[in-house]
Amino acid sequence: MDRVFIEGLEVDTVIGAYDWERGIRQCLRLDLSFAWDNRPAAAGDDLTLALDYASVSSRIQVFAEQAQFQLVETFAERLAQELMDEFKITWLRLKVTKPGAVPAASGVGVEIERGCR
Ligand SMILES: Nc1nc2c(c(=O)[nH]1)N=C([C@H](O)[C@@H](O)CO)CN2
Repeated sequence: MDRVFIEGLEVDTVIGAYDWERGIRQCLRLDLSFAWDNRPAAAGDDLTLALDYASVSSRIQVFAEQAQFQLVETFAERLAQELMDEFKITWLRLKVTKPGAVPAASGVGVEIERGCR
């Protein structure tokens, strides 16, 4: 199956389990890959048949603006469900990195796969 991907998408959101994190916004870095049959879009050179990575990125930004989760696990799970429902995506891989969370690490977070390829 073909893929469409979005790498290094940075979003601001309320995220964190500690009290000091509930009143601030922090950056998350997202890497996503989606199963998508790219042949129809390519055959017609037609964006309406493609999984539009710009539209998906905009939807993710709106989701992050409104989200207020404690765990990156919850952020990842809810976002995955939203994207699969809205864009009719059958499979995705989503990596959520919280860059500043562990100072000695360049990033920590979670990676999930949902759906069937
Ligand atoms: N598996 C997780 N571990 C931790 C999380 C998390 O979301 N998932 N969150 C925190 C704190 O919010 C931390 O990021 C603050 O720096 C700790 N561990």
